[in-house]
Amino acid sequence: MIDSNTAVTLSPSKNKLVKIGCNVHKFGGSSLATSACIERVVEIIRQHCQLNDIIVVSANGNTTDALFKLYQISVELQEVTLLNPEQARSAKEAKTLHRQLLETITTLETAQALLIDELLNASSAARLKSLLSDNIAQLSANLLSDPVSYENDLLAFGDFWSARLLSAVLSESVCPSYMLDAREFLLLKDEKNCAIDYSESEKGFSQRRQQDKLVIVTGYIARNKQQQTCTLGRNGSDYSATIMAALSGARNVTLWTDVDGIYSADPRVVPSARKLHRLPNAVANELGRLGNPVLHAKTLQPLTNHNTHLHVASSFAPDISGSEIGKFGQIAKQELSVTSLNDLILAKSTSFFAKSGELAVSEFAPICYNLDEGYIVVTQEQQKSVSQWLASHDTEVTFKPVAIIAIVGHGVAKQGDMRARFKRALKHQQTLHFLHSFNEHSYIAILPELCSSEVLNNVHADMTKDAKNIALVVAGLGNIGQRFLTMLPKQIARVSGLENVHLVGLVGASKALINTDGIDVANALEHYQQQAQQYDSEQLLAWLTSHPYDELIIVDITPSEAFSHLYQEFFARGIHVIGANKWAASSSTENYQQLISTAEKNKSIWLGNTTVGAGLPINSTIKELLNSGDQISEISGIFSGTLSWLFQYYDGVTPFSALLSDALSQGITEPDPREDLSGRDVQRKLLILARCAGFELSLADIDCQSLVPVALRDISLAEFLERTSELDEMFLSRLKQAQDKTCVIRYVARFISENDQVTAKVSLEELSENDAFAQLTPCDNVFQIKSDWYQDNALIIRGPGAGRDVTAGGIHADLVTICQQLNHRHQQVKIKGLN
Ligand SMILES: NC(=O)C1=CN([C@@H]2O[C@H](COP(=O)(O)OP(=O)(O)OC[C@H]3O[C@@H](n4cnc5c(N)ncnc54)[C@H](OP(=O)(O)O)[C@@H]3O)[C@@H](O)[C@H]2O)C=CC1
Ligand SMILES: N[C@@H](CC=O)C(=O)O
Repeated sequence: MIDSNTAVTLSPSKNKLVKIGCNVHKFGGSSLATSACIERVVEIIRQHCQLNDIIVVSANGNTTDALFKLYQISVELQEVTLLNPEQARSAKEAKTLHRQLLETITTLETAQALLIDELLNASSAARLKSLLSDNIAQLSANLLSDPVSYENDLLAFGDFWSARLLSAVLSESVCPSYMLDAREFLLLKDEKNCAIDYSESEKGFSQRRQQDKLVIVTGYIARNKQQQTCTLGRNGSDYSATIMAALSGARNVTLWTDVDGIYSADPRVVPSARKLHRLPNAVANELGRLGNPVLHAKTLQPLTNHNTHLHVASSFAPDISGSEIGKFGQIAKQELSVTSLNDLILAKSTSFFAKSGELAVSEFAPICYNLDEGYIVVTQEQQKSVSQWLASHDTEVTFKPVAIIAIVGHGVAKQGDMRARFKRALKHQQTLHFLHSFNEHSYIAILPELCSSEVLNNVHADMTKDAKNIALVVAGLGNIGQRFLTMLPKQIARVSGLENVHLVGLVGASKALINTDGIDVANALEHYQQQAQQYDSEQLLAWLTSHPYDELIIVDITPSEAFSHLYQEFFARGIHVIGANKWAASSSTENYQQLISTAEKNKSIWLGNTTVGAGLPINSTIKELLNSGDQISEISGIFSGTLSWLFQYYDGVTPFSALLSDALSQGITEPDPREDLSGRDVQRKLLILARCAGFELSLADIDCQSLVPVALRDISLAEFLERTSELDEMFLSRLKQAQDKTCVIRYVARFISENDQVTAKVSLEELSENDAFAQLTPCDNVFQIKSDWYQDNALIIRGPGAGRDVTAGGIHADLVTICQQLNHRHQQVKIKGLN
C-alpha cells in the first residue's frame, strides 16, 4: 500500500535512528483552562507523544487577560498616586484601585492553586503552591514598584505557571517530564518584528535538553539581547510552537486548540463553512494574512524553509481529523476559502506610486496595494505611522475606512473563471476595487463599508457550492470492477456532482494502491498493476480513519464475504458504501440490523442497487413504494441473469456445460457459477428485496432448490469447471420432462405475504411457454411486484439483469446518487462553546 504523504525512502545505512524525528505539540489556553481540560491534554499526550517530542503551552484559560488587567490596574494606580498624591479624590481612587489590585491578585492565585490541588497529589501540590506564592509575592512587588518596566515579566507568569503545572502532572502520572522557560534560550534579534536569532536559540535549546524526559516549553515568551523578557504578540504561542519546530527539525507541529480545523470561512459567521483538510503552505500563509481566525501569518514564518507539516486539531475532540498544512499535490491545491477583514484603511497618495510605493510596501507590509493607482490598504492601527512616514516624504494623503473580502486558493487570482464568479457573487455589493495579492493566491475586493456576515455567507455559498472533496476507493478490480473503472473518467467529466470525486484507492484481495493525492483515473488499472502493494485490512482501516477528505465512498465490487465484514468498521467511520457484493445485505438479520443502525448513527449512506437486477431500478423502486406508504404483498420473477440466459438458450442440443462456460466468459455469472446454479444468488436477491419491502427475514426463511449435484458442491472452483459435463444429463432430463408438457424450465423466485403469513422460495419451475416469466430475452430479469397500489395489474420491471456494462452502469448510478446527496449536506463544525 503506498501513500504519497507517508511514504519515505530511507537508506538504512544512513538512518539508524529509532524514531525518524520529533514532533511539536502546542496546547492553547482554552485547551488548558480547567483541570478537566488539562486531564484531556494529558490523555492526548499519553496517546500521541514520544519522549523526544516537544510540548509548548499557553497560559491556562484567561490567565494572560487577568495578568494584563492587573497590569492596567497597577499602571492606573501608579498614575493616580504619583501624579496627584495629595488630592483627596486621588487618595480615594488609589485606595479603590489598590483594593482591586489585591482582589485580582487573590483571584488569580486562587484559580492557579485550585488547578494545582485538583491535579496533583498532596506533596507535589504543596511544593507547587509554595512556588506559586513566591511568584505572587514577586509579581505583587513588581506591580507596586514599577509596573511599566515589568509588564512583560508579569505577562510571562501565565505561560510559566501553565508549563510548570503540566510538567508536574505528567511527571506524576505519565512520564518523566521537565519544564523549560523559553526565556532561557529563545533569543530575539529584532524585538519589534519578533525575529528570532535561530543559531543562538538552537544552541541554547540543545544545551538545555534532557535525555529521556518530555520537555514542556513556555509559549509566548522569549528574551532580547539585554536579557529582558519579551512577548511574541497575538497568538504568540503558535509562533513559539513553529519556532520550536524550526529549532529541532520537527516533522510535524500540531496546534491543539478549541476548533477541529481550518474552515473555508469563519464557521462562527458562516455555518455552512467546510473544513479544509489539507492546505498548501503558501495558501495557508495567505489565509493567515487575510484574517483567518485560526491561522496567523507569523505562525507559518519559521517553517518557510523546513519540510515540517502543521496540523490544527481540537483537544476537545482529538479523534476528529483536523487540517494539515504542508506540501501537497493537486487535490489540496483546489481548496478554496473566503475570508474578510474589517476596520481597514485605504491610504491614497502620490507617494504610493512606483518606486516610493515599493518603499511603503516594504515598510508597512499592507494587506493589499496597487502601486499603479497609488493606494495601499493597511490596518487602522497602522494609520498613524503611515501618516508620519508620508509627512517625512512631504506628500498628502487621503484615508478612507474600508473592508476587504477575498477568495483564497492556490493561484486563484490567475483563474479567469474564479475572478468572474467572485465578481458575480458581489454584484449587489458596492465595491471600490478588485485586485490580486502579489503571490496570486488571493483575489480581493475592497469594500467601502463593513463586510457583513450576510455578504460573507452569500459569497461563500456562491464560491464553494461545489467544493466538497469526495474520495473514492474501489475494491474489486475483476470483471465488473474493471468496467466500472473504464467508465469512470467519462462519468467524472460529464456528470454534474462528480467534479470533486477523487479516486484515491484501488483494492484487490491481497494488494492495494492508496494515494491520498489521487490516482490518475485515465490509467488507474496500470497504476494498480505497477504500484499496488501487499496490505491487510488493519492498514486499510488505519488509512480510512485518517483520510483528509470531506467524504469517502467505498465501492465494493468484490464477491468477498470477508470484505463485507468490514462494513461495520466503514460505517463506524462515517464512510459511505456502494455494494454490488450481496453478502452484507443478505447477512443474518442481527448483522444486517446492526449495519443499518451504525450507518444511520454515523450518517453513512449505503446503496446496493446492483445487488439485484444489476442496473435495473428494482431495489430503489421497492424502497420508494414502501417510503410512500404502499404495502408490498408479492415479489416474484426471474432474478438471475445467468440462469435466465442459460435456460433461454438451453434447447437440449448444445450441452448445458458448454453454455455455462460461454456465460462465464461473458461475465454474466458469479465468479463461482455454483453461486448461481445452487440458487444461493437468487435466494440472496429475494432476501434483499424482501428487506427493501420492509420484511424481517433471513436466508433460512427462503426455501432454496440447488441445481448443483452433491458431488460437485464442495470441490474447488477449478475442479468444478473441469467437471461441468456432469451437469448435462440432469438438465437434459429436466428439459425433456417439461417439453413433454409443452413447458419450459425457468429458475423462479417467489415471495408472498398474505394475512401476516410469508412464504418465500426459489426453485426450478416448469412454466407454460406463454407465461410472462418464460418470454424473456436471454439474460433478462423480470420482477413482478404486487402491492396495495398494484394489485390486479402488477408492476413489472424487466431488462438485462447481469453483465459488465449494465452492472458497472448501475454502480455508477449509485455513485451519482450518493455524491448528489453529499453535495447538499452541510458538515457540522466542531467548536468548543458552539456545539
Ligand atoms: N456479473 C454481474 O453481472 C454482476 C455481479 N455482481 C457482483 O459483483 C461482484 C464482482 O463480480 P465480478 O467482477 O464478476 O468478480 P471477479 O471475480 O471478476 O472479481 C472479483 C474482484 O474482487 C477482488 N477481491 C476478492 N476478494 C477480495 C477481498 N477480500 N478484498 C478485496 N478484493 C477482493 C478480486 O481481487 P484479486 O484480483 O486480487 O483476486 C477481484 O479483483 C460480485 O459480488 C457479484 O455478485 C452484481 C451484479 C451483477
Ligand atoms: N450472477 C448474477 C449476476 C448478478 O447479480 C446473475 O446472474 O444475476
